Amino acid sequence: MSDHHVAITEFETREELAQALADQTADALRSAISDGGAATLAVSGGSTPKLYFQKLSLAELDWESVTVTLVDERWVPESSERSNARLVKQNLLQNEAHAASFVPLYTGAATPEEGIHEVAERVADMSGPITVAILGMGDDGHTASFFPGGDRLAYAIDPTSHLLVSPMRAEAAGEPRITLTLPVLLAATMLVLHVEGAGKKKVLETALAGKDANKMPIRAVVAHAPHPLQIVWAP
Ligand SMILES: O=C(O)[C@H](O)[C@@H](O)[C@H](O)[C@H](O)COP(=O)(O)O
Repeated sequence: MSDHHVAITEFETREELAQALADQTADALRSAISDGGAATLAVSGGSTPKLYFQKLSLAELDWESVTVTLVDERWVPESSERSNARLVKQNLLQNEAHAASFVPLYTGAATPEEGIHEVAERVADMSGPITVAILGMGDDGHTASFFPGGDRLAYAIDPTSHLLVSPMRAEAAGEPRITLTLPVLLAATMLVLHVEGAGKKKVLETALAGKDANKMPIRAVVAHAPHPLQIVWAP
């Protein structure tokens, strides 16, 4: 897989990938804290990042200066098995990382459209650009909650948008979603796409071979990333 917009690192095992990505994340958080006194980490949900979360939770750094938030969220309370906040609290905000602050994207409003202003304020209040943003990718080429056919996909992946967050409804999304927008993700100091398995590698190859971001929204991240998008993969 080669494309001048991406830099792909393939690891032998998922264990090795998780440890390397956790180490790289911890280093980036430490530098942001030493440079500006604070750091922000935005992570994706789903099944892929669990081992990475567990490894990162053990990193020794000034977690009290770190704000953790989500790249996107299903519009459900933390009591739901589908909640990304629940996944992060159970796997990342443990051990050393327990001391970090967490900014949820779910507000308790009936819909993300009703909660959007509160969420936008929460994101706006986080200090400066995101230090580290970790993306996943679905088998349909979605990332964050940029789903093909999403009702607000055009707004969410518009690189010139001033919106920080967007609601999103799409057939493949399950619940209504809330997602950081593309410009917010592209502004991250460290932006990494974390994918695993042979199937996702094929999806990635298809994504990199085409241009239509409406069909495979991960393409919008690749196309507009200010420098080659870092991708980490393990079998
Ligand atoms: O809320 C979510 O579901 C994620 O943010 C989403 O974008 C995820 O990264 C992909 O769907 C991959 O999910 P898996 O890791 O489970 O394959």
